[in-house]
Amino acid sequence: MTSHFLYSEDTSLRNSFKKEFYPSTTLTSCPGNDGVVVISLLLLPLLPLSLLTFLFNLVLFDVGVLLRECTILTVLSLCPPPFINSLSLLHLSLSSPTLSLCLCVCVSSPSPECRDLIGSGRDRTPNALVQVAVIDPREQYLVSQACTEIVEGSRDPLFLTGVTFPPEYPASPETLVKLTVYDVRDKARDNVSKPQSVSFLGSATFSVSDLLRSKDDQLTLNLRSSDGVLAVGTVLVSRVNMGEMEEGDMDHITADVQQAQKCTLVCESSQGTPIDKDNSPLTVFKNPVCKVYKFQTVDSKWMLVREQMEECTLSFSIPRQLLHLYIQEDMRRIQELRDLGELSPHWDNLRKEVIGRYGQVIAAYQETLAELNKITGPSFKPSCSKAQRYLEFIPINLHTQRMRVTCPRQTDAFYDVITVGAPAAHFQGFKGGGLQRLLSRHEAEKKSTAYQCIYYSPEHTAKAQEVLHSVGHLQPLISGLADQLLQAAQQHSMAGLREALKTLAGKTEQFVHALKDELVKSALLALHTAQPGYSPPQNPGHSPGQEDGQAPLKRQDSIPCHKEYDEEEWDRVWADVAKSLNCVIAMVDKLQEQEPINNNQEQPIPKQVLADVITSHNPEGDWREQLCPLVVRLKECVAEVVVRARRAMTFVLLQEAACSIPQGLFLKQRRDVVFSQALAALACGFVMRLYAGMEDKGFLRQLHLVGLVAQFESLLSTYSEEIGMLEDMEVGISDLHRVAFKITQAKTDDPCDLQPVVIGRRDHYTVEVPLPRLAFQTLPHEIKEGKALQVYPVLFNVGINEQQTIADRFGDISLQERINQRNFEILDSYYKSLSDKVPSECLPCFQTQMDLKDLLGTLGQNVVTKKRKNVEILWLAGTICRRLNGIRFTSCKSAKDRTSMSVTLEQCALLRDEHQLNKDYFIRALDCMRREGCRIENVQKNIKCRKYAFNMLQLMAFPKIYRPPEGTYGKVDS
Ligand SMILES: O=P(O)(O)O[C@H]1[C@H](O)[C@@H](O)[C@H](O)[C@H](O)[C@@H]1OP(=O)(O)O
Repeated sequence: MTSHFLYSEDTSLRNSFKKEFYPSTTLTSCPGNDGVVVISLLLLPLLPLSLLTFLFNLVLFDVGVLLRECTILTVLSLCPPPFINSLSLLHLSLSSPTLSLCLCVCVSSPSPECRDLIGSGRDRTPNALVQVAVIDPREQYLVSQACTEIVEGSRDPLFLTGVTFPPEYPASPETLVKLTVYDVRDKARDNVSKPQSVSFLGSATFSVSDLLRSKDDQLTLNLRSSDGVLAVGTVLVSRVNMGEMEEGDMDHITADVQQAQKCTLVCESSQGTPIDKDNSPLTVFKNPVCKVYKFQTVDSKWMLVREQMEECTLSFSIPRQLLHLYIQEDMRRIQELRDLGELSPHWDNLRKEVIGRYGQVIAAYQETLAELNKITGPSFKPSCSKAQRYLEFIPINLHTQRMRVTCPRQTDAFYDVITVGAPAAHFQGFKGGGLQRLLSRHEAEKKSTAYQCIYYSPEHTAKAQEVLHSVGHLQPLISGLADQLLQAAQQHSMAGLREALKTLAGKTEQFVHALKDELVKSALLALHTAQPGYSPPQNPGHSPGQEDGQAPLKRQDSIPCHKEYDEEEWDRVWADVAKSLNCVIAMVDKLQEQEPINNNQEQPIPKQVLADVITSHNPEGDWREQLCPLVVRLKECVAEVVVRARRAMTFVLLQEAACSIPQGLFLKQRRDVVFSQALAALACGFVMRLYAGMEDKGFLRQLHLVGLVAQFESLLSTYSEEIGMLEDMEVGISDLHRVAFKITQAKTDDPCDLQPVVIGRRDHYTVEVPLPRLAFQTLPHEIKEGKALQVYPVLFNVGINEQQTIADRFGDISLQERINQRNFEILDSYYKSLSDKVPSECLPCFQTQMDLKDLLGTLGQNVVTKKRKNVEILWLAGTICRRLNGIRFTSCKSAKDRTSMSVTLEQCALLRDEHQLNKDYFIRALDCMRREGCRIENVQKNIKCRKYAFNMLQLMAFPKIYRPPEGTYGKVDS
């Protein structure tokens, strides 16, 4: 088949169009139907008999559709070339760093001569489409910007789809805009490019400056025939500001032919500030794609709708930071293992092996990081790179999408969603399933195998890490506070002493509390037995002459009790910390008593009498001198405890790692990969949500009092490989509960200083989000003081494709059921704590009246109801999330096809439920968005082809409302 682009009678134009419009589109076949038949038939012999009938029916149906389409194609191609007629309408948006414009252009009713043409006996009405191109004044060539949807079979076509220019497009007053109107006989995108499928109807050109200078912000242009002589209509252009539409502003844009003589220019200016007018963090979001539509409301008014899709630099920056942190953490672990000191040969060998494995992981992560650092260009990972090794930490196809709605006399509304491929380890594959299955299998194996070590549950290892972290964090704090105390003593400041003592006592108490765990005691015993020269007590189970002179530790179901071990030693060391603190407290009390009364205004700390210590001091002496030995003693006791606790906990981790090698480390790596993708998406969503809510006091209050729900919608099927993806995703999303956010004040407003920063370690990360000084100042003081802001991740999954049909009928859907039920409980309990802590006025107002409690009740029923492809679960969860001020995510394997169907459906449902979209426009709006909107651009960005990768077989299995319009899907040319 030929691969022309849109046919034009003007050869030079045609050539430029060929080069510039959809340069990578190859047009080889009609969309996918032949592919469906072949694939389906090839599959037949491979499938179990039980599936044959099912597939056979679908294939037969497919063939039927295919035949019908072929017939239609033939009929259409016999039609005579059409002509321009009464009305076409399109929107166009222009923007540049200095100028941001959005145009709605009406291609008006034709001149009387054209009307004569229309009435000249042609029996076929055209399928009109308008292409918009820009002529660069310097380069003198045409660059395509976009085209409208095709309006079929109408002499008065009304276009709903807009066209846009990216902000970085160098639009200037000299920029020329060319509008070309075509009649299309076959609406499949491929066929639009075939000369025999389209006819040129007319064109008009204007410059941006003409429009800006025009009287009453209006411009009238003639639409000319191909020879440039015959005027076949007029074009009128006018301006309105998006976001400031008054009653009547859009009245002229109606379906009424006689009135539809104007077009609209929507101006928006970007000031170049870090937060733009849409509250979009310009530093993090990149490469916007904008689309504009106008849709009719139930009361025959018009609303302007703008979609904006952007990449997010966090796609790469969060994984890079995480990789650094993973490497640092593992290096620290190696150091701690070395610090264990001398071990028996058995344990020493195991330690060497574990260190070696850690070293391999570190080397692999360093290599990945080095590769990632070389990457420049787009800020997203396309779907086709999902299994690339060096990109495995990067989320797939992460984009933000914002729908902005302007209705007369209403404040603009914004609806945000983040779209991302399911966080999953594609490079490692899904042969054994995903994380959720692999982890539980691994735990079960660990428990049941007779390892030569104690079984430590994940909770134990988490506890060990926590203790390690606490001591590492608290020791320097205690030491610093002790120094502060001495300084206050030196300055003879009782208030300073009291203040420093209060904090010191608090931190020391925390320190002691962190170590008050059986695990530490038992680990000390285990470590004791692993030291060279340890001679085990003789017991009946012991056989002499063991290897290395060591008795192998028998696997035990629980932590051993420490019979032979001198546990009092640990208790003494531990208790010494408390004792020495008491001495310090008692001394400060004593010093206070010696002070004149007016110096003693604060409430004294309850007395802890340790007379022997106190009496040994000279009450008349220097404060610092008296306190110093006690403070030094406290520091020494703390240091002693730290050394022991650190070694004990490191030994727990060594045993755990030694038991798990190599599978445990593979799983750790897999979890790192999946978590990295999930965190990048979450951080992107959080930043977007924060910027959107900066002026919403209720939202900010909710943010610091309770935190935000982050709701992930997933459309994966519970069949074949996608089960593994969902199992990865479940763990990845759930791991996000270990993340908190903090808002900080940026050092400067420089974009580099506004990048979110990740700190922490695997069991807890904090993402710091810097804000420009002025924005930061407006925040509630709790947030400014650095309160940790929590997120509550929830995941709901409903498979919708043909694989889910198989799973529903013949497979197992328990994974999906379990996920939905469990996450419903999380969402429900979030709602409960929100209702307890935050007044309902803090939540946003929506037109849809249904009470949140009722919505949750309905969702609760749906997750336990056995119903196939129950997409209501997704709609309810999405609605609840928006009502809860939450962060919305939509996901499938690559966030390209199914996600696009879902996001566009959600947008149109919002227009219907919240903005009174006329019901006659619902499907048209949906089709427009799917055909010409941001999502088809997303497909183009990913696979360089403007087709959703669905075949008829798949679509037949989709719930109807998730099917894209004809001509937008099919076999994807590779
Ligand atoms: O964006 P997705 O829906 O995950 O894309 C799927 C598509 O649904 C399916 O029909 C097609 O066969 C491919 O598997 C797509 O996944 P890719 O990850 O290959 O884009």
